Amino acid sequence: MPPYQSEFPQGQQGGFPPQEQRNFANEQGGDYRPGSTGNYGQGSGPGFAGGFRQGPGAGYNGDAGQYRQGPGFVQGQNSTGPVEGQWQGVHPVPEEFVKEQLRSVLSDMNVDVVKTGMIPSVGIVKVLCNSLREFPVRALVVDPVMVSTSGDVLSAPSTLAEYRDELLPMADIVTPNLKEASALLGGISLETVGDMCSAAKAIHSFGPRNVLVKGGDLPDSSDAIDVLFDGEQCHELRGSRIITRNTHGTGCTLASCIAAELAKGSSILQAVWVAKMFVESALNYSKDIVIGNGPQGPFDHLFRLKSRAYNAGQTSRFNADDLLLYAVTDSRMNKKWGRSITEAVRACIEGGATIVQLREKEANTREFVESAEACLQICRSHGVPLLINDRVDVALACDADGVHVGQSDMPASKARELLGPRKIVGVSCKTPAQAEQAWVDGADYIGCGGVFPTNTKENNPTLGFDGLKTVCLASKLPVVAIGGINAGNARSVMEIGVRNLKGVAVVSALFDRDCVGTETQRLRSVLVDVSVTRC
Ligand SMILES: Cc1ncc(COP(=O)(O)OP(=O)(O)O)c(N)n1
Ligand SMILES: Cc1nc(C(=O)O)sc1CCOP(=O)(O)O
Ligand SMILES: [Mg+2]
Repeated sequence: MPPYQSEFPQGQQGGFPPQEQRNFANEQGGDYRPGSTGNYGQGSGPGFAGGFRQGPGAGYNGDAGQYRQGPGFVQGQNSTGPVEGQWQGVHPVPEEFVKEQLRSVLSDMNVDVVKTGMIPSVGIVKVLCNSLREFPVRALVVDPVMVSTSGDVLSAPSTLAEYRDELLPMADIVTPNLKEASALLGGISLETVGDMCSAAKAIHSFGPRNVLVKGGDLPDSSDAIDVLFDGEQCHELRGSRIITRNTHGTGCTLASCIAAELAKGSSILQAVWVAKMFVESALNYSKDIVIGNGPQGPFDHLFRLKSRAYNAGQTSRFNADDLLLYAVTDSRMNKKWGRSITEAVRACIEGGATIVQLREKEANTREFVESAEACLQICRSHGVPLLINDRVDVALACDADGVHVGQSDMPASKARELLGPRKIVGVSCKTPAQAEQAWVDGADYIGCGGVFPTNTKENNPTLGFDGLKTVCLASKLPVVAIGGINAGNARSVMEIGVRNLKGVAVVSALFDRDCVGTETQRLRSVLVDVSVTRC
């Protein structure tokens, strides 16, 4: 028998603590509707159907018209509803026990990220906050499960106040849906993206670092629009609206996925994008399945294991090792040597370039799109990513693999917003602060230079090895060095001794030469040699 089991009075094993045996209908004013659907699932994990599970969350007993709350619980649930309610029973866990559970986990190993689901009692909010003060984590994701998709208010006002005053100030991100955002703000109506933005800002004033207002229920919207406010900027995140009844657990899944991405080291914006796309893909994959008899069906989280199409999509995402030999084209140089852009791209790929950027400063938009499309075919046939310099519109038009933007180009956060999480975004950075911002903005890598003086880019400051190293050490993202690099000095660059320096980006040493293929091969053999010695 676990040591803490014996600490609780008999009456509390399997029952509700006395203060929680009240009917919340009174406390919740007209919001709580006894006997109504109660068909919304919350918990620490994504979708589920049937069976019993244990975890932080809550249950609603539709038959009794009572809302049961407890710190963690075991709940009985199946797919039926709305008449029966999706929970058939709830077995709450006492506060002391939750405290012990938290201590058990948090004191054992360094937990990076905690995500909360429904926490329906004031006592448990307090227990959680105290535990997180005692054992701080890197990020706290708060999914403020308090209003079901059917509109049922699942939390008492006192819990709501505790949430707002105690838990939200500790959160790195809070993820309310429209109804939860409204409840947190005293019941205001939210009907437009502008309203969502205002709500995100108002909730931000309670103390969380980031607020994601989910617009799944936004009326008259053909897109699935969420709004992320990071304290400075409101990001509008648009995805496709998937028409399906299988939406049970989408909110929990989204928050859990954000938590997982943060634990992997992603920035908030990047984590939210990846989570949003994950949920969209899962909904799309399982939109037609029919499971259970309830008004909402479960959706399938395992689509990536099951579907070749989704697997293929995933492998085309960014791989930092692709930065090893980064070829950046230059139209003037190609013109000088009498070659087309497609010939230049083919030659550098055949010589061993691992990623290509089209840096076409002179082409008009139509020429740029057409040549990008032609180059993309070559790159795709060799499995080499193709990025577009400066022009997010061109990248979108030709479905390139991503963009590279500088400090005076479109902000990386905007580029990410427009391109979505599956595309690559690179940012030029010359300072640690710029590197930090690139990470916050959801970039995949940074380009840092000029390492050496260069004639290719006018008025480009030279950072030298020290400047490069300083930026690399400050960067949470992988780095590619640029500026005056060639086969003769690439080894010295790669050997500055920082792990996240992944390669070199080169223009003139490849393209201001007679034979692009030969020059690329020469550089490649140096880089491969350095990589072997670095291992
Ligand atoms: C890999 C890589 N790093 C840096 C740059 C420079 O970008 P930017 O500062 O925007 O200057 P332009 O290239 O647009 O002149 C780059 N292109 N690639
Ligand atoms: C495009 C560019 N960006 C730089 C930066 O420092 O951000 S240096 C540069 C030009 C690099 O060309 P080359 O390899 O011919 O020196
Ligand atoms: Mg630029």
